[in-house]
Amino acid sequence: MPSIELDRVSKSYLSGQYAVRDLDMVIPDGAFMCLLGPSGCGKTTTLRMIAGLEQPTSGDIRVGAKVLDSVEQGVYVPPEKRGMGLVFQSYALWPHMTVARNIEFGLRMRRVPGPERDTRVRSAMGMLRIADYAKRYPSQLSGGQQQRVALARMLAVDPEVLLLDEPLSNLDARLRLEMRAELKRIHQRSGSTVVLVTHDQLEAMTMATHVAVMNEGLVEQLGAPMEIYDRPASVFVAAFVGSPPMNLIPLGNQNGAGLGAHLTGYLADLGGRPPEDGTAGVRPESLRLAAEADVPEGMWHAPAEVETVLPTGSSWTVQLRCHGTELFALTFRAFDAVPGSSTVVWAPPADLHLFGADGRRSEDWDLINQRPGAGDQTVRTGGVR
Ligand SMILES: Nc1ncnc2c1ncn2[C@@H]1O[C@H](COP(=O)(O)OP(=O)(O)OP(=O)(O)O)[C@@H](O)[C@H]1O
Repeated sequence: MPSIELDRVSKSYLSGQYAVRDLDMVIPDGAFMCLLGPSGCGKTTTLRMIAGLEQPTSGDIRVGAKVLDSVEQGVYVPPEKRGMGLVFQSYALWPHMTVARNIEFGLRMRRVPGPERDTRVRSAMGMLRIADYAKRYPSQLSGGQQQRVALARMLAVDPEVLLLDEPLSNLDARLRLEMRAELKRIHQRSGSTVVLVTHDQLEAMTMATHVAVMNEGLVEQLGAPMEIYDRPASVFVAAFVGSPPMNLIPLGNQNGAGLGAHLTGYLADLGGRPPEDGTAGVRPESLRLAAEADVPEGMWHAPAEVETVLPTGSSWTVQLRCHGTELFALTFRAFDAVPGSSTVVWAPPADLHLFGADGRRSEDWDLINQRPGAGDQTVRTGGVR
């Protein structure tokens, strides 16, 4: 199937409220696109418009040259003629049909012959690990099991485009992890296009080939997961993607002569013009802790006090106070400093992100960071330091 294109798509309601505003998006054939964002940002509305369950109030939706929706041209193709499979949070299984019959239903509707139906139902149940429940009715299943039946029902039909709205939300942590891997495998094997709605950034980072981060009906950034992680386009994206979240520090004198002023001085020494009323960001895993004498030359560094250490078994999150500001550092080596002890926190300049007063990423600072020499200072150690 050619790529799905959304061209200045908006959806507003009578109240005047916009669920989605001027959305431009290309979902290439075979992509795994995650629509990621907080509750109410317009993800589900976008998915429902692609499915044909909602009509845009302006803009066009196309698949290649074929127009699915166009307010101007008066075109609207109904959901059943779009060749897309849908799974929503509310799975809408037929209550009077067994699991196997529910999965088979779509195949019957498409007049798939009996023997092939059986093979496809068995294969889908195997993939989603629900073969043991084949003869049960939906009311005899847990929410997570019902969710897997809904996924199996859709996969059995083998649509060219899968539209998934929080399809893993009812699963426990282990099953969710397994299903993420399974969905990723299914996508890689089938080559179909997947559009998945989630508010879980880990879900987006682990499965997607493309992520669209949405905020209040607008797309803040669209890119590959690592691009979004490494170069967040705005303070919103920086704060939303990553766990623990990026440390964000108001620059200049916004907080008196605190950490912001300290960072501004350092950036100015490097030849950067820190954006006025801007924000600096540094990921917890980019913050290193050391004795002052051990900090390599040229690094940003400042004295800090350890407040709390939160070990998880494989990593240590360290809460620090630095020039009056709270920072979080993440380390993968045992860290057992006692609360109240002094340390020095440091980071290579290439690991600092700068955003202007408008919240957008500062391209000027990125250019300075890309100058020969600036990048050499980065010591990327895969998280271990
Ligand atoms: N029928 C409607 N009438 C008025 N406003 C609506 C309607 N449907 C959705 N909205 C509003 O549009 C905005 C976007 O809703 P949408 O369901 O797309 O968000 P979402 O990002 O999917 O949220 P969630 O993750 O909570 O499902 C919300 O502010 C919502 O209140």
